[in-house]
Amino acid sequence: MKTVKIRNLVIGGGKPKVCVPMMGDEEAVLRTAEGIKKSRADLAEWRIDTDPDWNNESHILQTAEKLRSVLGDMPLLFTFRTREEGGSAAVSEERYRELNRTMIRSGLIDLVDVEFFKTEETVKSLIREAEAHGVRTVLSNHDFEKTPQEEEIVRRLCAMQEAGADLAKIAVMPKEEQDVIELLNATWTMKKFHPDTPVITMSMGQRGMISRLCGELYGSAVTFAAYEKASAPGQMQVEEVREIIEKLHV
Ligand SMILES: O=C1C[C@@](O)(C(=O)O)C[C@@H](O)[C@@H]1O
Repeated sequence: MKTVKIRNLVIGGGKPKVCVPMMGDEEAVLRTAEGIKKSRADLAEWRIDTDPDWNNESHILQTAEKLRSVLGDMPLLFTFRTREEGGSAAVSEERYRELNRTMIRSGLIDLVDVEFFKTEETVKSLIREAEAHGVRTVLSNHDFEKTPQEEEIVRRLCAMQEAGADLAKIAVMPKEEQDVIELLNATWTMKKFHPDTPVITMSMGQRGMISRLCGELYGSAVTFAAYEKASAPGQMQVEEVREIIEKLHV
């Protein structure tokens, strides 16, 4: 599988890398960042949509600077998760583009999450902007209601690869056990037949928890784990996840 190197971290192949979300206002995210730094996480995700002051650019740039100095060399992923995809804030297409553009240009982040179902213009322009500034793009899609069929999951992930993602991500919700198998099958199909871009997949909720642990076997390059507070249903604590993925290492 092709790999992506960010600072000293190699994503793709081997044990899945552990990403821990930071949520809330500046004080809360900085507190979480201190905890993450001491944990065995590999990278940190800043969920800007959970900051009540997300729409204030000078504020988020200041927070980003502080985060950067706490995290040191740990890669930082910037994510605005919109309400349509299970996030905390609703944002216009234009504002979504502007905020992401500002952060991409800031030199303070390593990766940016771009929701694949935004307009083609938004997706393309943010990928271009990220490429120009040495920021890696995670194209993402979330379904908090259901799990599409394997073929559809594969189709979306391949479309993300073709659009120029550095990492292609999908999170889906299972309604029954079979849905988790569907997601794992899709993940394995990507590993086997479309290995050019590392993928990140998860089946959410309690039923899907297993999918957050077996990435090495089936081909998910990153798993999301909580430092105290989970950002999505089914996330386990970072140290628990770390221990299990070490044990499952082949
Ligand atoms: O996309 C993802 C994955 C996620 O939804 C999860 O299920 O772990 C958690 C989000 O914080 C992150 O942006």
